Amino acid sequence: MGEALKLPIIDLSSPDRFSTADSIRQACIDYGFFYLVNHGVEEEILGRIFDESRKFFSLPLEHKMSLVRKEHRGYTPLYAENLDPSSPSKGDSKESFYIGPLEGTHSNLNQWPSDGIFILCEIPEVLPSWRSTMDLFYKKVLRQLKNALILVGNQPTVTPLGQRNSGWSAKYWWIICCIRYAGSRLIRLLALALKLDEDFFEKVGASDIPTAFLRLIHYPGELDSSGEEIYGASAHSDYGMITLLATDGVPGLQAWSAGRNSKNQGYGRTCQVSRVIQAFIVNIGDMMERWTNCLFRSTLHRVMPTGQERYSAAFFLDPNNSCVVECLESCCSESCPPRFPPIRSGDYLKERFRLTYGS
Ligand SMILES: O=C(O)CCC(=O)C(=O)O
Ligand SMILES: [Fe+2]
Repeated sequence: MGEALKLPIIDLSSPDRFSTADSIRQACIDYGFFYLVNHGVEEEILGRIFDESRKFFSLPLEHKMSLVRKEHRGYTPLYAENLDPSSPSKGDSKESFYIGPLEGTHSNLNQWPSDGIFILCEIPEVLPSWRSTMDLFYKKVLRQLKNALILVGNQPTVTPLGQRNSGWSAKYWWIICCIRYAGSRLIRLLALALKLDEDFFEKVGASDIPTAFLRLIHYPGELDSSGEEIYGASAHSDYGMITLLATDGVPGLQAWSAGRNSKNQGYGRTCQVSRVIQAFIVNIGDMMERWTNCLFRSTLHRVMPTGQERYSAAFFLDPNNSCVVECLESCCSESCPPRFPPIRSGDYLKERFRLTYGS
């Protein structure tokens, strides 16, 4: 599977923000990837997310298809997505479930098993401890949520959890808050890393109501590939600002270690990105690369099938749809003019989704 990338480890709890920001800057310049530790999302919570994910993906296909992706939320079956639109492959060998923002006006676009699958099957048989776990978790969420939002320091329109009766959504809502909290702190450090005011990305509207998507992914172990070259996730760079990724530890993720700014697969070599326990794998997305005029790398990566089943959860922190992403003054000069024109984040994302899904 190739040599392992020795990525820097960033400690989000370090009191020395400036030295942390410097380490982030170097990691984003050198790799576009780093590990994030002490992020405040307990291993146990992530374990539960993977448990729920396993249960969900093991449901019969027709049940999962009752929640098929609409408005980029819900279930995407095997081979429905091709992250490398230039590849002739029949699609990526993974299935996934997207959860969109749970706050703001579009939160009602989300799909939940309680809306679809509950109607189709006897859920107590499929998920026996569902209700009791949800009940317990739900109460914890309500308590912790308040703290998390106060800590994040902004006041989004919170979807009234009291009106939700699905523990599944509450569970994901909680992890989204935790990760969002880690993400918000990280975005402030990224601003410092770029020698900007700490609240720069908030001021330009990037993180008002970020277009944050949580994506649960399942890579099946056995594939019927009939000799075809099949990827778990074909070579791609992420679209947004940053991605926080948790995996179950099964290998497969590879990133290109290449000369600067290379998005060419034939250039450089692929290295393994291993899991570090209790760390998120963080990577820079294309819009951050545009902001920084390629100073920060949005590195190509992919997931190779290993014959082993694999689960991951990727949290994509993208700028608000109306945020205009344009080259930072500090990242261009007469001799190094902006490489990309300004673009509205929403337009950029729409185009990337169109190329990936054909819709
Ligand atoms: O599953 C993984 O390890 C990576 C997934 C990924 O790169 C993506 O969904 O953008
Ligand atoms: Fe990715």
